[in-house]
Amino acid sequence: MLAIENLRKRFDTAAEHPLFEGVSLTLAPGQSVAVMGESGVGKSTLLNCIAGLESVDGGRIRLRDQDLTALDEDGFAHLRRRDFGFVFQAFHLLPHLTLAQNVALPLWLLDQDDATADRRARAMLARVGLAARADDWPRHLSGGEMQRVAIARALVHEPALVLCDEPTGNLDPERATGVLGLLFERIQDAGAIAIMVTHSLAAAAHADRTLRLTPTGLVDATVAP
Ligand SMILES: Nc1ncnc2c1ncn2[C@@H]1O[C@H](COP(=O)(O)OP(=O)(O)OP(=O)(O)O)[C@@H](O)[C@H]1O
Repeated sequence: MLAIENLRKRFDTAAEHPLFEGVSLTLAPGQSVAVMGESGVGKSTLLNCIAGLESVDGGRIRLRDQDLTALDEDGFAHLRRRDFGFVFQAFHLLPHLTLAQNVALPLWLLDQDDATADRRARAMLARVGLAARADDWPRHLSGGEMQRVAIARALVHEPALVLCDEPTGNLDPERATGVLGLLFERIQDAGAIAIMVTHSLAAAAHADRTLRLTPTGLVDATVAP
């Protein structure tokens, strides 16, 4: 369970208003939400706050009954490696590593032995339809294929929470639909919680619910199918 209660973020302490406040959200394993909202309202910042990459100025975030807002930097770094998966607009594959090595990265960071990490990475690549390309290099892939590798890397360590920031922002609509379908299928198989920030109504429709971030909190904005 992820429980966000009354989260508040202010960048400039001299600013009259915080960027956002009153942000609350509860998600059970297997549930997903899309977060939409005006440009600059703080959607990416909210993801960064949940991931412990930005400090918060009030409120609480609990994941599996652990209070994330009480963790120190090292504690959060460890938890992030173990329990979080990230999918960004830019795929962030490492060019000097093969696809299997890119996907194995989170497992290496969790000190899994090389043979196990390689086996799990290849199995995950198979689940995104890229088994035959495991020893290929990122530069040989299309954008859609790169994002499928990034999805495999985000999920290979079976994270409890997957945070996605405009995951198909760099893809054409047809590729985006395929990649999002795959992303949400794999998230569902894993029983993970997913939060996806997007400007795209078509992308948002893949999540269970759509919420809109406003300066005073998240409001329901569910898109009709
Ligand atoms: N480190 C920072 N220091 C100060 N201000 C920041 C910082 N990071 C972001 N901001 C400001 O906070 C606001 C929210 O930024 P954020 O990127 O979270 O918005 P967003 O809703 O994701 O926007 P978009 O939809 O355009 O990507 C912006 O005005 C931005 O300039």
